[in-house]
Amino acid sequence: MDVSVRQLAKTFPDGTRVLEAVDFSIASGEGVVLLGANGCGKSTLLRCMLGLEKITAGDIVIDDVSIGHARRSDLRRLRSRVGSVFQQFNLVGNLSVHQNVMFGRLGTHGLMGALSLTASTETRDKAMHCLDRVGLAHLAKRRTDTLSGGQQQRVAIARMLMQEAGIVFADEPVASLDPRAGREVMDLLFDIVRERGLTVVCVLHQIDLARAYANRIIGLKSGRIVVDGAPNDLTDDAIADLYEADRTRAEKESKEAEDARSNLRRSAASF
Ligand SMILES: Nc1ncnc2c1ncn2[C@@H]1O[C@H](COP(=O)(O)OP(=O)(O)OP(=O)(O)O)[C@@H](O)[C@H]1O
Repeated sequence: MDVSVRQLAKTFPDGTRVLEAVDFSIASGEGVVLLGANGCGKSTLLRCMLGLEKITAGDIVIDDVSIGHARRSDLRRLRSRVGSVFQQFNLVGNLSVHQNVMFGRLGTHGLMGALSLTASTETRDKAMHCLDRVGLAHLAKRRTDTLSGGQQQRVAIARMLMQEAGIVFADEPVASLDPRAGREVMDLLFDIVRERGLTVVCVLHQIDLARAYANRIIGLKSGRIVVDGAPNDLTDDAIADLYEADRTRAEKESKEAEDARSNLRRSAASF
């Protein structure tokens, strides 16, 4: 599945401008890592792609479906093929591992088709195969919240497999894992992505992981793309610059804070 982000802008209702003139295309099967300092807009960009945030201007087109203008039915169909892997796993802790994987069918088979009691034998078997692929078939009956963080992220990957996603959006998938478990999850995720030819957009904070797994790194700074290229073509300085403080923004924030303090002092004095 391919993605085209066209002159995307996002301003929140409180006036916070997060993304401006963001423009790039991702070819089917590409593995893109989004890098950038805290607050630069990575998650907002991902949430716009997932249709979870309203776009202020521009558009995002995934497999010919415009996120900004599509009919609900087209958006629903698209969503059923978009997998997501989040830092906090987004699993139902008090259900079994197998049940959580079955939820990968929600988008295409509805609730009844995704519940263990009503699902077909074929669906139940398929969920077991997905669990086997991530090495967790032996834990199928376990309550999900009794698993380690690394194991829970494997369950989320099995759910994405069950969903037969064509594209995966991953938001800091290894942020809450130790370095070894993080590497194992990244290996598994990218092995699956490559063997199935999936497109992936993954937000990371670890530059070494970005260099190791991405075909392409896109760097955001203050809501704009400032770096875009293959890991080997990007210098360490170019990447380090992503994390340099944005002086214009820092100065603006410091002025806003000073104005707020002055207003507070004036109000206090008038009492
Ligand atoms: N609902 C909202 N309303 C107003 N501002 C928001 C909202 N959600 C996010 N923001 C702001 O948008 C900016 C970008 O946030 P975002 O979460 O996209 O950054 P990020 O690059 O993913 O950061 P991090 O690496 O810390 O996760 C931040 O300044 C944040 O405070």
